Amino acid sequence: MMSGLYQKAEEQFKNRLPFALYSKPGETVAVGIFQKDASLHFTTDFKEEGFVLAPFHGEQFVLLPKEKSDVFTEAYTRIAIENNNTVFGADVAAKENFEQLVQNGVDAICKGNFKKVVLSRKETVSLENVTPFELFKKLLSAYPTAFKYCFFHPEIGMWLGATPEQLLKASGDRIKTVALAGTQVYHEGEIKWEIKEQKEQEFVTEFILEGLEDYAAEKNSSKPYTFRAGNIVHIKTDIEARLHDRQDLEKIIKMLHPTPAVCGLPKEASKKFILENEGYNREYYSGFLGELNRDFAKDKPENSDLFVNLRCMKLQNGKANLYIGCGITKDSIPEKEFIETVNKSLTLKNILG
Ligand SMILES: C=C(O[C@H]1C=CC=C(C(=O)O)[C@@H]1O)C(=O)O
Repeated sequence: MMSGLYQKAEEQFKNRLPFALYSKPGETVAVGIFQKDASLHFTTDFKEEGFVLAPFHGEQFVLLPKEKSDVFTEAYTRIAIENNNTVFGADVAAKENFEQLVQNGVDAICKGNFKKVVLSRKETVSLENVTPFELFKKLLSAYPTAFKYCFFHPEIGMWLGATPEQLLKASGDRIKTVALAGTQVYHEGEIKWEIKEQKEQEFVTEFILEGLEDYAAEKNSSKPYTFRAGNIVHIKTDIEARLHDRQDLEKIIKMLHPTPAVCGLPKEASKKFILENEGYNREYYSGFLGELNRDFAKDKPENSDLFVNLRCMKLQNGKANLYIGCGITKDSIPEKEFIETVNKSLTLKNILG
């Protein structure tokens, strides 16, 4: 049986009209935003209400505007998801290329060009007869603490993901964000972090707190803690503040994006390195997405809930392009970093097949 939400999404897709399906961390409600025309809209001043999808690089932030869309919500029940045990072969050329890229990043850090850079790669996996909606439903059950989504626009393509990183949550003049860094494969028992990883994560927290200095008062941050995202864990600090002026939302988003978890420190130098060296276009991977100025499930204005587009893929011609990256510092070992991208890719590979 197909529910109302998915029936609407199937029709919308058949008619090549834009839509976003999503569900927020910890919730069991899926929201669908169905744009009534096929035009490509962009944010202009961040005062619009709608669903936004921003690329890693560039200022063209795609918007599904509320006033041009129908909104549906639907509760769902999580079901047990079996891990797909397909073994994905290692691609020797991809491994060599990525390790060379990481080595170039380490060399640039040792020259003093920047302190940290997040380098990524794209991996293509064949899709067995599966619809984006079936994949989205699997994401809903597999990743309760992530932001799960399926986004389609005829001029952008079909993107899906389950991201653990909040970019910004804003409710009136209250904002929340996170500092995320460090990666390990999840295991039972105590998870220990090396001093090096703890320090790296502290830099990210400092970057955010400093960036908020001009815009916010009453800044509070939690102690760093271990946060699980599927088969892996990260170090995370929750940060909260009150804005002097709610109108500064755009400035804050642009200060945070792209975050040190997807770009590096300092931001401009690491971004330049990525654009000049990665050798492919990230498009919307490591951009951000989510609700702009409206909580659609609760139908409330002045609420934004934005996430960094991580652990995501673009579906194209029966294939899934997976995007995966990792933070590089002066001590990074290229082969270990490649293995880390393989581990992160399992978030999505586990639901493919
Ligand atoms: C860039 C990614 O992850 C980031 C988020 C958390 C931890 C990361 C790390 O340890 O490298 C990355 O910065 C990705 O999944 O593509």
